[in-house]
Amino acid sequence: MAVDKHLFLIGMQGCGKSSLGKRTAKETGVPFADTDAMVAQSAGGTVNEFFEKYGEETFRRAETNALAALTYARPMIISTGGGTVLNPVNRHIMRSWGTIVLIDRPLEDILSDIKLDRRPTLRDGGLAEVERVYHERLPIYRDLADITLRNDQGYHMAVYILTRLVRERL
Ligand SMILES: Nc1ncnc2c1ncn2[C@@H]1O[C@H](COP(=O)(O)OP(=O)(O)O)[C@@H](O)[C@H]1O
Ligand SMILES: O=C(O)C1=C[C@@H](OP(=O)(O)O)[C@@H](O)[C@H](O)C1
Ligand SMILES: [Mg+2]
Repeated sequence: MAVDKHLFLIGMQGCGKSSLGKRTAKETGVPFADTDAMVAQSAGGTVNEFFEKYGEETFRRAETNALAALTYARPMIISTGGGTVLNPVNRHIMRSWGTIVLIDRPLEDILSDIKLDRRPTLRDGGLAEVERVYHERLPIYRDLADITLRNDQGYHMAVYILTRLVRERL
């Protein structure tokens, strides 16, 4: 089925949106964008540096701008940030412009390998904060998703499932 829309990857930090999206794009030849990378590049640094320099409010505005800019692009795989779903404008953009895929990775798996130093919103609270945010956001992710990809059988299986999905949808 050819659908002239994007595939948006949503889910908790560390669930694999960026790594799975990028790898699947390579496998399928479908273009790829990561809203975090777009925001970071716009300021010539990393997401961490962006937070330190401009703060979360500015980051959230830039995140929405990045998402809005992508509505003009040809169909692609778009990895969002874990907090993108919190803004109703972002939810509206994603609903209007594509299929929303929740990367549903078990909390224990996320806790086992998440790199907190690269995640400014979680760094100070440690793994307890990861757990709190996970439970707070899971209902939002579930409610928004058109499709859920259960990511509990390893990285390569998740790439395989996502690759199939992309070939069906884009
Ligand atoms: N099954 C898996 N799915 C996705 N990522 C995995 C998996 N197992 C281990 N990882 C690792 O976990 C990290 C996920 O981080 P990332 O892709 O940046 O997630 P997100 O963009 O959702 O925050 C990567 O370093 C990846 O190599
Ligand atoms: O969940 C969040 O609030 C955030 C998630 C991050 O993206 P990842 O989910 O790709 O780590 C990034 O957008 C920023 O650090 C804030
Ligand atoms: Mg990411």
